[in-house]
Amino acid sequence: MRIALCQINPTVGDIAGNLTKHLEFIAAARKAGAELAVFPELSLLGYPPKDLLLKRSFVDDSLAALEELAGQTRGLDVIVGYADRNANPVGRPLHNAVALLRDGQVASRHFKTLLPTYDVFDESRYFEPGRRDERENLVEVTSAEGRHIIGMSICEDLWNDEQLIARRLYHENPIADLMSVGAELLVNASASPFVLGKHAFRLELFAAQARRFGKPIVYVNQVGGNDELVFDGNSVVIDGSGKLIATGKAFGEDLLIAEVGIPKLLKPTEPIGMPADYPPPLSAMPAASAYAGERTDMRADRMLSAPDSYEEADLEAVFKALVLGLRDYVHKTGFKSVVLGLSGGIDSALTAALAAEAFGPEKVVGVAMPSKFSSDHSIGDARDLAKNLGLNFHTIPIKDVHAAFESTLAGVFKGLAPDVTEENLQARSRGVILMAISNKLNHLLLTTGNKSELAVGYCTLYGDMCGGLAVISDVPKTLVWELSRYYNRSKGREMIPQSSIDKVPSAELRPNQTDQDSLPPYEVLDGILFRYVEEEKGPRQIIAEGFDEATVNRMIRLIDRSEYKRRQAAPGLKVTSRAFGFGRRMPIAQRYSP
Ligand SMILES: Nc1ncnc2c1ncn2[C@@H]1O[C@H](COP(=O)(O)OP(=O)(O)OC[C@H]2O[C@@H]([n+]3cccc(C(=O)O)c3)[C@H](O)[C@@H]2O)[C@@H](O)[C@H]1O
Ligand SMILES: Nc1ncnc2c1ncn2[C@@H]1O[C@H](COP(=O)(O)OP(=O)(O)OP(=O)(O)O)[C@@H](O)[C@H]1O
Ligand SMILES: NC(=O)CC[C@H](N)C(=O)O
Repeated sequence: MRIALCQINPTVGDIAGNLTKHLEFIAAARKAGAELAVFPELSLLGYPPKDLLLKRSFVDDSLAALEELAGQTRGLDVIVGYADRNANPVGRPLHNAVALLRDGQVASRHFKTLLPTYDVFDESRYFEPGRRDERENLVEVTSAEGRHIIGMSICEDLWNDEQLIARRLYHENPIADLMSVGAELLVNASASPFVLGKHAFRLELFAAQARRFGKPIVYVNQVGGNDELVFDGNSVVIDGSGKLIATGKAFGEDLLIAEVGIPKLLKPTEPIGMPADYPPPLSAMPAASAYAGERTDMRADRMLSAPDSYEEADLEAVFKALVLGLRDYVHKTGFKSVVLGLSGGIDSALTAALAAEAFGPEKVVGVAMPSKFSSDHSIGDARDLAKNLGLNFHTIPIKDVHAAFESTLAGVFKGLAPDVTEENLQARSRGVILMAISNKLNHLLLTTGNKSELAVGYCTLYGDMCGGLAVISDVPKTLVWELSRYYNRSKGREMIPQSSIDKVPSAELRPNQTDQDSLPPYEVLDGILFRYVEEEKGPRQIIAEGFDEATVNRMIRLIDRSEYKRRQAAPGLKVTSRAFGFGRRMPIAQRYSP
């Protein structure tokens, strides 16, 4: 059967634009001779639509778009994602749905069973799980080879394999159920966001599911950035032996046409059945203490490298994810260009490189703002970076502004020794200048803070935290260095000055200051951060792994105490299994000490 996997980049809420995109892909699928076209999860709305789903008109508009699309799809079966109303007055008001469009009609509607409500997912807030009779999620389609029974599933429905996702399983298994009533092919419409190492895990998971039931899987993922999430595409077709037979583009829209061999069931009515021990008895489930970090995006230990070792392919994937997330955030919010402060350090250098790749260097404005503490090499490195990347570059000294602040405050501060207040005034002077440039010239201001410093609060509110998007706020410092080296390697020359990579990290807020005056080496900080935030380990476990006790306790205190800063930070692009932000909701005024 010839299937078109329509890997689109929808914009959340742009129902008209998304409808047009569907029509374009359907036209191309027809031209390629497809017999079935499949779109991602909630494809007419864009994923995740969040509280737009609470607006009656939004759901009405999406249902009208579904009817309109159906009217234009004669001659090709199309599976499309949308939000449907729950006809039952009990439960949440909506279903996360896919529809089969056939002969100008909505031929059938199918609802998601497993609703992810962990990490960045919050589907139980809106949706009622669908389907009690698994036959409702079977559809018959006809290809040149005959008639086939397709099982319809939506993203999380497929993420329930007891061998691979051992921490917390759902009690229901919609895939096993579909197979037990005769599905010959599984279609999975997805919106599965990028996380470092996740695609390898997906391939393992999908292959295991395909092998278990001996049936092919067609997985169609959304692509593109929507706020903090970056969807990587990477749609795939897996045959019934678990072999990968077709794969879509990573980080770009794609129309993947695949010939899928659909093995006929010899005895279509014979149930495949569940394993005897499924679902596992509650006593066999992990103890309550294992709740921490469960199903963040999946088991962190299976998908992540230790923070000190990254494969070249992983670096390439993270780099591309950041470029796509940055480009889509800026364009989908209506900006055309960006501005950022260039300190000569590695964080602003990497952010500038990502921006140059996302928009072209002519759309990027870099501003060096030396203070009385800035070293010559910092200004030189900032200038070299701008030259290598081809950015627009300005130098705006902050000496006078900073001095004006100090003299303005001299009366109130009389008799008090200079401290971090004066240091922060430098960062804030830069923030004011950069926001003025953003206001006047309509460039979106990018913040440059990395995950390590955001974790411990090593950043100034309304200073270097000023900006609309925190591009690398989910990238630990050790990975910032790795990505910078990777970028230079990929370009075959020194784009980011080597001295920015090699220099000792410093905020240059006072003479001879270095980050390590206040923090442990970043390798140590990132090791603790990974275990505490991504793996949800407590201090005792982390210390038992060989980290210094006092350092662990101090870093954990700093991480917890800095929640107030992160709550005010710009949204950042998620690339690890646990980013600060939407997927990690911690109280601010709290006193729990782990
Ligand atoms: N719980 C809470 N809820 C809400 N607000 C709270 C708060 N606790 C403090 N605050 C407020 O926050 C203020 C403290 O925060 P803030 O003004 O940011 O200042 P603060 O965190 O004291 O200082 C900034 C730190 O970041 C370092 N830094 C700055 C700039 C760049 C870099 C770098 O290398 O990238 C590092 C700098 O060396 C210093 O250690 C308090 O004065 C108070 O107004
Ligand atoms: N002299 C400067 N000129 C322009 N921007 C600056 C300057 N100093 C700091 N900034 C801005 O503030 C951000 C925080 O910089 P800072 O040097 O304090 O810490 P950092 O986290 O080590 O960052 P970087 O590695 O980019 O230096 C920088 O990334 C940059 O955007
Ligand atoms: N949209 C979804 O159901 C996403 C959940 C799924 N486990 C994923 O990332 O990929």
